[in-house]
Amino acid sequence: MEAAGKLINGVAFARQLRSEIRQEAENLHAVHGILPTLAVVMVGNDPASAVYVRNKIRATEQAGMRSVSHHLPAITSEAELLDLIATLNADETVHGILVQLPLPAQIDRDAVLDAISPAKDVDGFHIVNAGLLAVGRHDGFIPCTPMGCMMLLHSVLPELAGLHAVVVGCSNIVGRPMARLLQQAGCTVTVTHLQTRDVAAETRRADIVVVAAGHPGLVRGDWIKPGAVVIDVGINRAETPQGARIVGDVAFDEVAPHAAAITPVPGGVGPMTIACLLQNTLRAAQGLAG
Ligand SMILES: Nc1nc(=O)c2c([nH]1)NC[C@@H]1CN(c3ccc(C(=O)N[C@@H](CCC(=O)O)C(=O)O)cc3)C=[N+]21
Repeated sequence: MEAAGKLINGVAFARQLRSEIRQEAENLHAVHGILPTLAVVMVGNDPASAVYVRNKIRATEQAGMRSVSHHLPAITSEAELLDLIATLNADETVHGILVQLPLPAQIDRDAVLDAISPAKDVDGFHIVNAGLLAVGRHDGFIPCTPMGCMMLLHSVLPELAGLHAVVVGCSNIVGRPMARLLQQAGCTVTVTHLQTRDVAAETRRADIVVVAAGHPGLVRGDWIKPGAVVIDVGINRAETPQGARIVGDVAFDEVAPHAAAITPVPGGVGPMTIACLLQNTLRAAQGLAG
């Protein structure tokens, strides 16, 4: 079956969004003298994190914004990291702060995320921003990956109200905020998790399936109702005879023939995550512009 027409092109969508953000960023700089600035903090030497951090810094600069990066050694204590965050919170030239996850074991992730000023929390992970989203308020920061998924969904389904959405995975970073956004768009939402008895029975009923489980190839062809829209958030490294590749949580070749539309990995949700980070950084800087 022809897959090209149903492929949701996250690269093209993100490119367009980034060019709009760049115009707004340049305008903010020209009119208000504010150069939107993102501080990226990385602790330790996880090679995958290093690649993501480099990509975020490059995207920030391409969008006409400034980035400052802080790379701390793997042995950094929680107190030292909290000190850096306090400095960045107080720095008026810094509008957004991102602490790359995962953090080393000696550091309590939630303590660090909750130390970031909510007004600079461009990841949307602070408990205040999570709470604002949970109660349906629109004045907080929304996590970048779920925000990007919603944009891709709207591009193929202009009206989401009344549809049944199933979110596979309930992390604080993707699954939970994704479910809130879908519900607020009028979907009836089911969230599956490790204790769900029959995940496939849930996804088979769905008009929209969003998969953020961190399990390569989890979703098979017979898990999907014909005509459903499938969003694959998974980013997994797989060793193949051709070398290392990035694969999603969806068995793409099996699922694509049934789906009305589907995101590829790579080239789907990932590029949107970065574009939405830039959007949140711009918003943080605009907040200061009054
Ligand atoms: N505080 C924090 N915020 C994050 O947003 C965050 C984080 N920590 N830790 C790690 C994850 C991972 N993440 C990705 C973003 C973009 C791509 C991306 O653009 N992927 C491309 C290329 C993938 C490749 O080829 O390497 C794609 O899917 O097409 C992937 C992964 C953000 N994360």
